[in-house]
Amino acid sequence: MTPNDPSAHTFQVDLRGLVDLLSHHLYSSPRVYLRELLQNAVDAITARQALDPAAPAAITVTTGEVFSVSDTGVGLTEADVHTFLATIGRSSKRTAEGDLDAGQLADARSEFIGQFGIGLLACFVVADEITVTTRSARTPDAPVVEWRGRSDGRYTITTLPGGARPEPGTTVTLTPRPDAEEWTAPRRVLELARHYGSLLRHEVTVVDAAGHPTRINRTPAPWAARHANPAARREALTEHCRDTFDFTPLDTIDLDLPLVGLSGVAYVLPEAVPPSRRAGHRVHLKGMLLSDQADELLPEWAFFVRCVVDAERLRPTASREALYADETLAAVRDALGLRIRDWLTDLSASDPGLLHRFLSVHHLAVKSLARHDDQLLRMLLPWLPFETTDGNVTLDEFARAHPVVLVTRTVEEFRQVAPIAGAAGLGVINGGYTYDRDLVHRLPEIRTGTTVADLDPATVTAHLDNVDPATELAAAAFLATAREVLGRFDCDVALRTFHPSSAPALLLDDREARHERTRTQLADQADGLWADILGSLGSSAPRAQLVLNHLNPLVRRAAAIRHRDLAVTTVEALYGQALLLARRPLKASESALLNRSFLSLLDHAMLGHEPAPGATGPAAPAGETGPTTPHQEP
Ligand SMILES: Nc1ncnc2c1ncn2[C@@H]1O[C@H](COP(=O)(O)OP(=O)(O)OP(=O)(O)O)[C@@H](O)[C@H]1O
Repeated sequence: MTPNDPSAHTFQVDLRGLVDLLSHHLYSSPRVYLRELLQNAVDAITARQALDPAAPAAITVTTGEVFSVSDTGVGLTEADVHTFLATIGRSSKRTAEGDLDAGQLADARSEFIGQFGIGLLACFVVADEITVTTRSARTPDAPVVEWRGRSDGRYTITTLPGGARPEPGTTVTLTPRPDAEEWTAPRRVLELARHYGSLLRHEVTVVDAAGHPTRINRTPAPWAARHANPAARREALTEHCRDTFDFTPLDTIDLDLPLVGLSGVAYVLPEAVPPSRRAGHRVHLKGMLLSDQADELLPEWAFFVRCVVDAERLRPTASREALYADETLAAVRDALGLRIRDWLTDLSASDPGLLHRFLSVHHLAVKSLARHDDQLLRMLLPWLPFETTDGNVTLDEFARAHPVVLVTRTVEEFRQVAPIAGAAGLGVINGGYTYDRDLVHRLPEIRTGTTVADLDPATVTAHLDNVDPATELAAAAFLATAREVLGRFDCDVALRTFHPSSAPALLLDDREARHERTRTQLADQADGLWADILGSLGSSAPRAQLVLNHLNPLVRRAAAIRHRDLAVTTVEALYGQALLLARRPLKASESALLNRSFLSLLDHAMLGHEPAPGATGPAAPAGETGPTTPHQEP
């Protein structure tokens, strides 16, 4: 196609359609109009300062009767207005325009925030008419130009006498549509200006309807400001975190990536948060807020910090509400992750007290990270808290007391055997929580001389001593009743001695065995296809075992019971208590058993305390009525 080709035509753009597209599909809210205006003002000042570093740099947002944004920036000539304001998609920030030499231009361009040439259209989301009054700093005697653009695509240009605007710069005035007035209301404007512009490097002032000015930004950024001493800096950043995120940080991590001109801080959350919670980092580009929900800035594992960063060279998406997911962003994410990880590893040497506090809140995040990071594992594993037979202690403390570290596979296993293992002097760690067993098994890598083994039933049963034949014989009747009662629950009964003597019984049972029994029961009840499928899944159903402790005084007395009802109740109560200690979910039949045994025990306890016929007062004290357990053999 040649320029003279008679069939050549130029695209026509329906501006209303385009604005509709922006407001409904590109921008999340009409509020972005203010961001675009502030951004243009900042860029204009940047361009002017590239010409004259001493040029004034102020942005004033006026609210009330008239809404306008004024800057002391580079301004536009009439030709610029035609080229840049009236041509959608054209931007002075991408093309080599103006009086700057190549070097200056390159410097200035990398400084600009805008690049797409569509930002001004955001104003049409709230207003039908935009007026731009501008005077160029490049051509000192250039006339003042007034451009009026309408959302239907028409515009006019008028030149005004120099007195209409004595100094270079630009003022953009909007008349909001009645349905969009809320967006230019003074309070809303102040709030939005603070939201977007708190880190802008040039002075931004919002003037209210009464003419009262409010400065909305502070320079330099809080993390770059000078302070009398480190404590004063810490206090100022704590205040910044409270203002920004509404929490008092455990600590502050400085972030600095000169390659992309990024600086900022990561504030460590004082409370645990679920890893799934969106991080909500605040990312500024050249001072302008891009997003306060940028969770892609840090690796997922770093969910225990909230960041505020300002970057020079990260790419925004066209909506300017998110970061463009490119290789630079991936590299930035890795580098920031590394920085946070270094903070963690340094902490063990620089501030163990803080590390302790941090780990007591965020150990889950660190455990998840340490599994894939050998160096971190090495540094932090000894510090991580675990549930053990010595209480909640760090692995290092625990391994010092127990050269052989035993670890359970489930929480339930731990609950069942911990008291017995503890009394026998064995060191057991609860490996049932997420990541714990994996991590404990890696302890020998960093602590030579420590052995880690899974706790197997044989280790526990080795500490359960047989009773002598005479004791076994004397208890035979009671044991027979117990086996009969608990057989219904697929549970065997054994009499042994073990420590602590305060524990009457131990229930040896594991989850897999229980599932296997449930499966067998279902297979028994099912017929046809289900019976075959369930039958083919397993072999025999392993039984649980209630081990009664003959060192326990209560069990000794129970073994001598002859009265059948009381023996049944006692067995049910001992089994019920062992079940509760195991803290596993109860089946309906087990809850019924607990209920039954409790009521029967009450009943037995009250026997002999019945009020005399006709008496209304409380039963007489036990001492006055003789023995309280009439069914028990002497
Ligand atoms: N306050 C201003 N002072 C001087 N020039 C301005 C001002 N506002 C807009 N312009 C000119 O108008 C052009 C178009 O502005 P617009 O906001 O539409 O796009 P942009 O800022 O270049 O890019 P983006 O779409 O990324 O914001 C700018 O490139 C600039 O040349």
